[in-house]
Amino acid sequence: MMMTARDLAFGYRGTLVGEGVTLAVEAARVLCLMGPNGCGKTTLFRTLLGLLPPLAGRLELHGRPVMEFSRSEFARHVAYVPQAGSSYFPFSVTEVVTMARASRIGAFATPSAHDREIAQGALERLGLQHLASRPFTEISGGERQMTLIARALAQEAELVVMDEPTASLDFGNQAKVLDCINELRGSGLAIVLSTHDPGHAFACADSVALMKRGRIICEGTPQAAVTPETLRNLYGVEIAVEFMRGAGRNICAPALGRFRKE
Ligand SMILES: Nc1ncnc2c1ncn2[C@@H]1O[C@H](COP(=O)(O)OP(=O)(O)OP(=O)(O)O)[C@@H](O)[C@H]1O
Repeated sequence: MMMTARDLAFGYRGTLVGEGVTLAVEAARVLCLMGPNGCGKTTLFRTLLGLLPPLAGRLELHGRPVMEFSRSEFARHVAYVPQAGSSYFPFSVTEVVTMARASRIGAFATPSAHDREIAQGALERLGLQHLASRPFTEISGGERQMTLIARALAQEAELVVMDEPTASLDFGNQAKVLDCINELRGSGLAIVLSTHDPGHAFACADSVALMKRGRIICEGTPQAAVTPETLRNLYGVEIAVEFMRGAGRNICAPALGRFRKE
């Protein structure tokens, strides 16, 4: 087991956001976390990343408490893809991706030819070569998101935590990211991601955890955990979960107006 959380409580100084969370993250597996706005997904991720100390319970990476790792040591194991907000520093896309090598080259050393090669390879893997010299501040939100995923790849971590990696992406880039997640799993990486589209669980997840008010209320395979009943309980609305032949998987959509059951 790569990362384990046992009876974890998490939150901010003086504010409990969630508790009782038990999770296991394994190599070559994708764990998908879903839940309504404000239920605590980002706060849990910040805790898994060692950015917030656990308020109770155990959180371990390879059997060692996460809080015992130095930041650079942790970064050699775990990469984070945050939600792509705005950026104020006009680094080029290549520079942003190359920064991922920092944990391996030390704070004041310059990237080697090998580091540059790895960064270049990550850009190529996501089809971003054409953006390489563009300032990060002057590319679209979707392009920034893809760049942050490339940066996580360049970090060569074994676990990648992605906070809503498909938010703000068009269908083309959503498909690219979901394909990329499946490919990364195929190459042995562990992935933990959050999403607001329950259908994405069927596209890439091995297991799904549903979070409500800071607690995991249901966990299992996408087939077992993502059903109209569990989604109604989670989001408080009727949601259709149906197999779409053209897509080759289940798709979820909220029922509106005359399709809504009383
Ligand atoms: N820095 C902070 N200090 C105190 N409370 C915070 C802080 N940041 C977030 N919260 C609170 O923690 C709770 C969980 O927020 P969090 O961002 O983890 O939810 P989320 O599930 O990621 O939401 P979303 O789907 O909208 O991104 C919310 O009630 C939020 O107001």
